[in-house]
Amino acid sequence: MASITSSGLLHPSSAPSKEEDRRGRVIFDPFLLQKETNVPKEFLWPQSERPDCLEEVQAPVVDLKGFLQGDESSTRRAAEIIRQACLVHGFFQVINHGIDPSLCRDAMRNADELFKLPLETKLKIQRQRGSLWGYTGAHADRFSSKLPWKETISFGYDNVGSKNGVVSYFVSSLGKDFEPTGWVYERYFGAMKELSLRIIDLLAISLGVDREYFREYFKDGESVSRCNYYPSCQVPEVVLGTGPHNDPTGLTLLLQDQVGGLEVFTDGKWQALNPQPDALVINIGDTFMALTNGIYKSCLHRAVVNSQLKRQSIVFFLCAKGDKVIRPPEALVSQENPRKYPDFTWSELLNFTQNCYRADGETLQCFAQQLLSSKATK
Ligand SMILES: C=C1C[C@]23C[C@H]1CC[C@H]2[C@]1(C)CCC[C@@](C)(C(=O)O)[C@H]1[C@@H]3C(=O)O
Ligand SMILES: O=C(O)CCC(=O)C(=O)O
Ligand SMILES: [Fe+2]
Repeated sequence: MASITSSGLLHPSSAPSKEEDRRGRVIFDPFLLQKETNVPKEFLWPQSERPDCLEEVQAPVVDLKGFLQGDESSTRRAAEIIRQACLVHGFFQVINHGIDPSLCRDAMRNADELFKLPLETKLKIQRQRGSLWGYTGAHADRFSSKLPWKETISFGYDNVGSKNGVVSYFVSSLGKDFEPTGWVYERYFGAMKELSLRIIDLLAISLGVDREYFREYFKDGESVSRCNYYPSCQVPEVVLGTGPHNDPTGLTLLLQDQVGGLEVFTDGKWQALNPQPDALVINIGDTFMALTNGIYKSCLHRAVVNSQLKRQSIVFFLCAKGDKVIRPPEALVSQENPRKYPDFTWSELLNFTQNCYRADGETLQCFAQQLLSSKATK
């Protein structure tokens, strides 16, 4: 039976080497951690990366109603607002997006209930090495420092291959009682997939390229869905809920509660992207930045925590079909704007983030360098 260390990091009592604990058996228990006066050293971030945010980012709010109804002038207006945001930091918000508010509430409530389950129940769906699926506490099984102050539950969403994969995941791993939970996420992520493809169309329009070009990359992809749970922290100024990173994926659709904590690095400083009721936060990821030949920017962002309230977000990461070669349309490549990134596939980039490199603000550059150097040695 494992023993609880003073820091709330669970180590097996018959601990093999310290390294083996870190590799697979260290567990983050916020219930215990929050009782500690200090924060364990594993969660401390360097002074230069600690929260210091004082301003609010101008992430434009796009009303999707007219576009979703096929109104051409609304579409042009929405495309132009999105274009201006994506040329700078790649973040914008959408309202009148058509996702049922009660479905959003159900998704948030179910996440709250999942994270309040006893630790041993959550460990029944503990993320396995090399997979994105399952529960993680602070990624303590993957990393040994700068641990994020969060728990996450992630799963894939595939509307092409394995039908109702989320429902079967919940039932097979947690039992029949969790079938309703599985259906909430099946419906929620299904709605997210549909909306994300419509926004991909709008991005194509904003770039003046064929609408089908980008859709072809994403319509058959297996997307990543993640529930983030950020417990309050007794010393919030020395930790981070999610460290600075660009999403390596295509397009991110984020539902957040009204607590606040998402920050975007733009204009040379960290700026808060404060919650807007009924809005979804959208940002483009590295894969989509590469598909635009760097014209649209995937942007550094992070999540901070606070000392009073827990915070939740539910993130849908639209991913390209794993084997499709990521290559921008010819219209976006020119002598003035030559190819910025080598050909790659999402499978290769995902594998890089899961098995070689902790995603941060330099992921795509490091990945591209590794690709080019491995090709040069062949
Ligand atoms: C493909 C992915 C890897 C991460 C989840 C999705 C998109 C965002 C990535 C992540 C959130 C970036 C910050 C670091 C990370 C390890 C995390 O804090 O969760 C990243 C995710 C992951 O590798 O699990
Ligand atoms: O929870 C948030 O506000 C941000 C989370 C995030 O950036 C991520 O999970 O990629
Ligand atoms: Fe992110």
